[in-house]
Amino acid sequence: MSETSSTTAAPAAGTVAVLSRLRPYVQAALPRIYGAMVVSLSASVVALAIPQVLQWMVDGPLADGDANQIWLAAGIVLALGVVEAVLIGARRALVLTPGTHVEARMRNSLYAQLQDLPVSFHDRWPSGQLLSRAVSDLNLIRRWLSFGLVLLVVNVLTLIGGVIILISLNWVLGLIFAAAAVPVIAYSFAFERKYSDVARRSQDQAGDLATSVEESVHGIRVLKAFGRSRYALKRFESQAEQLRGTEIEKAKAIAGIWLYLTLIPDLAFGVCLVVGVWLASTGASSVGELVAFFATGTVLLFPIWSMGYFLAMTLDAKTATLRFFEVMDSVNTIEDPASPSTVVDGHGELSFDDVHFRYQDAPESFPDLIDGVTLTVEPGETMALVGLTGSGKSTLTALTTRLYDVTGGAVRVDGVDVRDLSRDELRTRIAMAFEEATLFSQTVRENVLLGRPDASEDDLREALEIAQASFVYDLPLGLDTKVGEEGLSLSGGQRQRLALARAIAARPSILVLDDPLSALDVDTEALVEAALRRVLATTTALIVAHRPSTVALADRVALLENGRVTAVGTHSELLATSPHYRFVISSFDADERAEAREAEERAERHDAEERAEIRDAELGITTKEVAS
Ligand SMILES: Nc1ncnc2c1ncn2[C@@H]1O[C@H](COP(=O)(O)OP(=O)(O)OP(=O)(O)O)[C@@H](O)[C@H]1O
Repeated sequence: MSETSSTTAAPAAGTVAVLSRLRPYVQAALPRIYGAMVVSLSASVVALAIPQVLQWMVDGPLADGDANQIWLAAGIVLALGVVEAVLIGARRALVLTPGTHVEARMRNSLYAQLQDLPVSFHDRWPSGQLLSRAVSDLNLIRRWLSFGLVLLVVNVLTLIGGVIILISLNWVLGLIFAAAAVPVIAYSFAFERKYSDVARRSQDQAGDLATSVEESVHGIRVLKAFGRSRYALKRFESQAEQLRGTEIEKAKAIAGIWLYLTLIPDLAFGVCLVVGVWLASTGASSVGELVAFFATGTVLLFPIWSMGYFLAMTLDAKTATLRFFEVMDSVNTIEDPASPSTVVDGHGELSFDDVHFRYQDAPESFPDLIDGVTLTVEPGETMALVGLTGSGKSTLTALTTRLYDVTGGAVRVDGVDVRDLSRDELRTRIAMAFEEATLFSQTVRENVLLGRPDASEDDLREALEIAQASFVYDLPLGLDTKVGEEGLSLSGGQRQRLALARAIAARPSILVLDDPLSALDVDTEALVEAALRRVLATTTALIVAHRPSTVALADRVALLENGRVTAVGTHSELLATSPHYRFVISSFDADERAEAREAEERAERHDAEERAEIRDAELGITTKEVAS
């Protein structure tokens, strides 16, 4: 189940309560935002003053035929128009930057939180959902802060001020106009409920769409190799269609409130016009008063019409804020202890003491995946961890660096529970290399020195040498060549060797290697193993092994079976005493044979393709010759 479907059901909180959670991020920008409100409100006051001048002009100079005064009134109206334009410009200048600062601050906090949250959080959250929160949701909040919030507040105040002026100009007409607000406000409440729901759906669906794009780009080779691009496109199209439908629902909701916001004031205006003309005909109102009334009403039309837009923007910002805080409120279950212990005089002993572990989403009826593992890897010893696929080997290694926390028992480094060490200390003592080697869009040097940026050039060279990664010196810019997603593409084996070099360069006292040689050919693996033996002579190592050659590296082997270590000994001891070990090792052989068969088939396919290409080329030449 994706995390979104569970988060959609978040309890409905008031819009103001939700948006006020932005306060810590907005605090520094508040002076400019308040300044923009004041300036914008001044522009509204100036706009509302123009009808007053018009009233004076119609009832005074125009009625008296005083040309000088008419010119004076026209000059004042022009000057007020210029002042209003300058104030609007000032408002724009004031709101230009604060939103961007808030957005940057929130994005940095979100990134820091994502780095801090445990792997179990990332297991549950699709990447597109996180991406859409970090990009489009924060973008919505910035636009609302710079534009929506200021104009919403100013428009409401302008409307209140405008209605007071209308009532003071003519209370009968003013009250007719004000009465129109009642159905509009009632409709706004219904709109808020409806729009909040559809805005949430749209933002979640946009996140799901981002996940699909991310997955299909990431897995483009698999999709192409299996000829599933068309299927992926169909799935994407149906998701995009769903989002389009939701966006149309949103647009319809906005159109609905817009209809109310234009129709009702226009109707009120029409009624005011009829009543106003009648009042003027009876002498109860002057022509100037009517001109001022309708000019003021016209000034109020934009704030009324735009209210639907700003209301929708505010609700979008509310949803974006809710989605942002869903990540920020996620509790980090793997934190540093209040007063961390430290390993004094450690030699690199790694021990598992009745360790239990189960994944959060494991069915209750299932036993613990790690169901009481007790094992000690002595300082300087190399222990291979062997077991059937899915027996929990990777999971057990992940407990050493607290990628997950044990659910029972303890993992200890030199006698200290890993949960009592600061995460920084723990991760300098233990370095890991995984089967799936991840490289970042950085230079080779930065990738290898990820765990120890201050390592010397000699250490870097040595780590590359041990991991048989000297190929990096032949890259276009050597160690300064950018690799990873945005850089040079490397083969699976090359990536694994760099990831291994990264673990070695960190110079930990304990190395945990989760099948890091699986993508290497037999010859390179033998070279890496020979070099690794030198490092492993002084370093404690726990190595997940899937090949007999990796097992051969180890001093002892631990057999993981049904969540427990059921046998520990040398390879030959276990071969002699454990039927399950013999079974696991024979499955290795079967795997290797399958791999070799696959490699052979690949080579045959390649040859056949080459032959076909040559034949096609020859055929092409012959056809051309015939044609000519
Ligand atoms: N993040 C996760 N969330 C839930 N279950 C998981 C997670 N990772 C692994 N599992 C489950 O835990 C079990 C053990 O997985 P693990 O990767 O530790 O096995 P393994 O022995 O390393 O397998 P292999 O030899 O195939 O690499 C599997 O059944 C797997 O489905």
